[in-house]
Amino acid sequence: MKMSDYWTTMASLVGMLAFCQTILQLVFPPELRLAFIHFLTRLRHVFSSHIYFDITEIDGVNTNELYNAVQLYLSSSVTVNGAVSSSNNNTRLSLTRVPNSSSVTFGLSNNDRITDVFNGVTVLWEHVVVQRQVQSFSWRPMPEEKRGFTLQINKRDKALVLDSYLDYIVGKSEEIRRRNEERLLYTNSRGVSLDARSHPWDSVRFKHPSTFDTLAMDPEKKKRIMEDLREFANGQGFYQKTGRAWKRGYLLYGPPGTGKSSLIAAMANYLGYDIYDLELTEVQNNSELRKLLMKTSSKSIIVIEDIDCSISLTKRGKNKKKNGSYEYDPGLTNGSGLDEPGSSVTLSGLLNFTDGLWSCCGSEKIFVFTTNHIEKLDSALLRSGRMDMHVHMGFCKFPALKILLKNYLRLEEEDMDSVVLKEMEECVEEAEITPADVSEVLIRNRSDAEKAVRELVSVLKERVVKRRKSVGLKKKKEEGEEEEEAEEEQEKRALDSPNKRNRAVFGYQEEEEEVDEKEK
Ligand SMILES: Nc1ncnc2c1ncn2[C@@H]1O[C@H](COP(=O)(O)OP(=O)(O)OP(=O)(O)O)[C@@H](O)[C@H]1O
Ligand SMILES: [Mg+2]
Repeated sequence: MKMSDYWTTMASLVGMLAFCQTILQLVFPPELRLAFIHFLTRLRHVFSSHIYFDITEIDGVNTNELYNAVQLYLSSSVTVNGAVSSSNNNTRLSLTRVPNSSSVTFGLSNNDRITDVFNGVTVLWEHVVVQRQVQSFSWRPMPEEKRGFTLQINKRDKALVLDSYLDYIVGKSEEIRRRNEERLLYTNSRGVSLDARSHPWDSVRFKHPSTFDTLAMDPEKKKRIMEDLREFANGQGFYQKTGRAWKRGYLLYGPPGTGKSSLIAAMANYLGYDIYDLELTEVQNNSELRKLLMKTSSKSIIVIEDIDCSISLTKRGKNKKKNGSYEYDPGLTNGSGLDEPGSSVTLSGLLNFTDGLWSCCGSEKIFVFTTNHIEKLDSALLRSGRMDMHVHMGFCKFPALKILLKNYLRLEEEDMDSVVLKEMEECVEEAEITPADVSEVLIRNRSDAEKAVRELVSVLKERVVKRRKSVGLKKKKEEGEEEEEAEEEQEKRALDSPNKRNRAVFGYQEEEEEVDEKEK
């Protein structure tokens, strides 16, 4: 068949269809027409190998949560440049931004289609939008357009896919929603008594830029923490099965400026959790602590910074028993009991709060304590079940240094002079420099990478020299003390020999006798 004949046949077919459609519109009333179309669609479905599920935006008078979940979920499979991750080549996307969020989500335009693959099964989504019939008066006017998604699945895949696929979509959409929304930072330190406040927590938008990518720390350790957090967030079933409260405690310890607070921000951004910054010194007593906790939401991180100075947890109160032995009374702190100045939150109050007792107030909570002095903390606080993961944030090591050079100066390892890199690698550990101090040097010279690197190398070398000197001095002092001790030891030993001891004793007596003689 020639091309021209082909096009003529097509044109006449389309003409025929349009003619039928006009007749239909002229002859049949809209209701009949709609019924007829429905009948044809049903007929088509009976013979088709697919099954269709309609998910309308408004279900009766309520918003259909599943519609929103599907919309969010499908938006995550649509990338920024408009091409979807699956085979279709959507050219039109809808853009939306939810209130209180700085991110834009992409969605399917009207009557557009997208395929998705779940557990190896390909499904087809269509975004169906039709004009709503003219509506009678209603207190809750319905939107002009009737929107919905139609899910097309192969009949043989229905059992395999339907329930698990929809559950997966709802879970995923929850995660996307949380990630898109702003984090909130709640604080209790407003200096007003809890009763006088309507809500015990104050909240502000939390936009800390720290992420696990920007965090300079040992990559292995970073990976372990991220896996641990992921496992926790996905662990609802595990915690239910094991009958444990769905909570997890992290203790971050190390010198100032090593990234403890930055790690907390990175955890919140990674999980999409809000942060409750609990200032214990503002909490009057245990019952107030309990009230504060009852008002925290799930999917949150409850932070107590510098726990060693928040409340005196160094020594627990001791009660002397009749028989002279001691027993610990966690209700007391520091031996002085409840009359501690300021907060009278006690160790037991804190232990309960991190334990099952109070953590049943809402689940999926992470507790993070930070300290510069782990040695000061009471072992009761450190056991697993309370502080499940102890993370040491230490001085900068070479892998962390490279992350900082990349973050601040956009310098990759291969961009740098190997000699300079070698110098840095050799002295960074001995220099005992914190990432905060390294960041300071790099920020100061961020417009001139060469100068920044030069200055960093000289700072590292200076610190090494200073450290060697102080180590040397310390050694000398120790040696000095050792010599003194040795001399004392020698004297003592000499004294311990019988004749020397007697002479010494008698010597005294002789002296005493002389004095006595004189006095006579
Ligand atoms: N490991 C790190 N990775 C990236 N930046 C860091 C790191 N440690 C510190 N910094 C930088 O130093 C600054 C202070 O860090 P941060 O507040 O996290 O330290 P910290 O350990 O909480 O200190 P402190 O014990 O005094 O509270 C941060 O703003 C951050 O830019
Ligand atoms: Mg800090």
